[in-house]
Amino acid sequence: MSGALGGRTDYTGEGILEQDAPEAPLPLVREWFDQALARHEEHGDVPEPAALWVATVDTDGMPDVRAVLMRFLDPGGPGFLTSTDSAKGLQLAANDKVAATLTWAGMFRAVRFRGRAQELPEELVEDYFRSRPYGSRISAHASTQSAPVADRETLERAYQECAQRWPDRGSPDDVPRPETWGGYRIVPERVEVWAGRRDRLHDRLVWERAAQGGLDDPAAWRRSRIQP
Ligand SMILES: Cc1cc2nc3c(=O)[nH]c(=O)nc-3n(C[C@H](O)[C@H](O)[C@H](O)COP(=O)(O)O)c2cc1C
Repeated sequence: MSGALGGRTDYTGEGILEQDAPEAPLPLVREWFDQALARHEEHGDVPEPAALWVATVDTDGMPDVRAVLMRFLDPGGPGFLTSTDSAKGLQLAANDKVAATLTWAGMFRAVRFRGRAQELPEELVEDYFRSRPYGSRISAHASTQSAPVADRETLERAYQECAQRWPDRGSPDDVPRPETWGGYRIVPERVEVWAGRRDRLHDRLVWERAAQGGLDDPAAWRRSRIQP
């Protein structure tokens, strides 16, 4: 095989030097996320800046990965919402080890997290569910995420039945939250930032957990550089 799929782009990002990097990862990850959002709004070349690719393993140790939307990023770690009886939910129930990445290829930047998943408390999940559009709340009832379904028609019929059962009255209380609709926080043990630079001589800084504490707590993290 010769050449590279999609051609060869020299990554000309700004990079990241130790003197500019925080002692704990959160300020930099937040700054990059905010810049990705701004870039998406201004130039449109960073689609879905909140797309968080989450990797889990099944009971055979087989990895699995999918995109979700990062719904928050705070000192406890990033979090997302999903069905707790989906494939990922069942995998996390059996093994809470998780890895995730935010990758903004258009900016030559990526952040990687490795750690454990923690199910979100019900009050928080309830608030998120109520904030969803009516149609999304109905779909959460009509679909058992990751389970087989005969065809599209069956799915749409299930949607219509649920919509009849819980009609749209324009209120967040119209549709109750299915018990299996929940979410997870990723509590990181390790965070890496990657900045693509010229000649593939990229920057990679890693924070490894040294003690209990939030992603913004310098005492909780030991920072180092790894080779590109
Ligand atoms: C950009 C993007 C965002 C997504 N956001 C979510 C999400 O927030 N929650 C979710 O459950 N699935 C989301 N999905 C669908 C998942 O990728 C996946 O199909 C679904 O969660 C089922 O995964 P599983 O079978 O591994 O559990 C998203 C997909 C894409 C492409």
